[in-house]
Amino acid sequence: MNALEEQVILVDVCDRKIGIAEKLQAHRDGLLHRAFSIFVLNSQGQLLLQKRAAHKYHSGGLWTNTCCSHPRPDELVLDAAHRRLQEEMGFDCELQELFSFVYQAKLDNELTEYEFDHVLVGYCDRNPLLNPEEAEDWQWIDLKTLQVDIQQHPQNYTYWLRDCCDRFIAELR
Ligand SMILES: C=C(C)CCOP(=O)(O)OP(=O)(O)O
Ligand SMILES: [Mg+2]
Ligand SMILES: [Mn+2]
Repeated sequence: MNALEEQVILVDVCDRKIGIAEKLQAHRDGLLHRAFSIFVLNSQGQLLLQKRAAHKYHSGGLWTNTCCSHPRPDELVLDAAHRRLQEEMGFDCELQELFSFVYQAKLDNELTEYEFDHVLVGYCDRNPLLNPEEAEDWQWIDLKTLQVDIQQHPQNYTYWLRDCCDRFIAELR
């Protein structure tokens, strides 16, 4: 299925389901919906970053965490996360939820992200096999190096990674 033809789960600020919407409509109208952000670390503690494909509906060409997407109606967050990690990055690994947060941001292409975002962590030493529809580059990066680079070059990173990176690192400990 074309990723833009998907539907997303509309929620309230407590993540209770209140409906469904077309993915593009939810992002045009800035409707709060359920999402997840996966952070995969290797055994050296480095984070796998994904560079979003230039043609993504928003935030194209920006560096971000390993994988992000939205559960489909009637799909559990964890099931969607395993599905999407395989689709975007060509591998899967054990995942567990670390925390969640709500954020709202006006992005490019007149789109708004307003998400209840579940942050999941996984551990894997394999390099990804990118799906070119989704990602155009990847790298393993030390967490300290990432924090410094986000401060120095925020324009290279997605809004949501900038928003939750420090908390992700704090919650790991
Ligand atoms: C979940 C977050 C933080 C943003 C949405 O991810 P994507 O924009 O990559 O969603 P898909 O196109 O992969 O569904
Ligand atoms: Mg994605
Ligand atoms: Mn979204």
